[in-house]
Amino acid sequence: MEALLKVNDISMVFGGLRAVSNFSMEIKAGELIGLIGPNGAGKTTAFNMITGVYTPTEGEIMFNGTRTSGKKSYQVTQLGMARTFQNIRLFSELSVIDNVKIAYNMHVKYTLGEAIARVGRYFSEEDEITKKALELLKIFKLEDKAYETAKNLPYGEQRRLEIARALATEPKLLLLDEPAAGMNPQETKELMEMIRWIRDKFSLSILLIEHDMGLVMGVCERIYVLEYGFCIASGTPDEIKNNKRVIEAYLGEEVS
Ligand SMILES: Nc1ncnc2c1ncn2[C@@H]1O[C@H](COP(=O)(O)OP(=O)(O)OP(=O)(O)O)[C@@H](O)[C@H]1O
Repeated sequence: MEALLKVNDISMVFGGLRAVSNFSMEIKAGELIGLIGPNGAGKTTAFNMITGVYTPTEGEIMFNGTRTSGKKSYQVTQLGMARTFQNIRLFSELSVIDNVKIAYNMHVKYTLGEAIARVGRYFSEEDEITKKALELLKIFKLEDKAYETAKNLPYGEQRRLEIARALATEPKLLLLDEPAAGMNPQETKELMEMIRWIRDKFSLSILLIEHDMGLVMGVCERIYVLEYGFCIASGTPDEIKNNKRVIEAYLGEEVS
């Protein structure tokens, strides 16, 4: 099967610093993949290249048969990629449901004229979007908070809302940057189950950066390991857990 995402030998140089060096990866449809490594290893920079925030200094990225390196992030989103951020980026002054509806609006078919006149199709599209947004919020156990202001949600719920919003763009590939950061063990456990479930329910591929090794080893089918911008290993969780270089560079005694 042709890979959904093909990252070919990408590098990112900031001034004199090579944040990522000759990184390659492949993600097939439906795969759940992890990207791990010590702080500053280049994981977020790799995400930023894949999602069009940065154009790689070298190399090429193919997504669903289209070359995406060089495209802007909104164009990459339109092609079916969505992400969350290490530092949550919600529209904090808007309601929970409006955060999700904004993402659905990318697909709306009414014209500006109709929207201004507030007639016919505009209303039916609005009803449909509200219904879909509430369904999504229900999955993330946020339906009771739909009309609260996003910034007033507890941290773990804001993280879940960010994932819900990303899903509203109807992506084929979802990238999660440290989704469990700041969550307690119970929230992390629930998140793990949710990640698996949404992959199956929405027929997605998922790439996640995470420092919580229990989560990474528990949900990912394959894992790539970065150190100082270089990919030092890739393989199944068992292969990664037992890889000497990875243990020395990152895992220590934690999972060995
Ligand atoms: N825009 C930038 N300009 C200059 N240097 C940058 C920029 N973004 C990242 N870097 C540097 O690139 C290197 C890789 O950073 P990156 O944030 O990708 O690492 P990371 O693996 O995501 O780390 P963490 O786990 O701490 O989030 C670091 O040395 C960082 O300081």
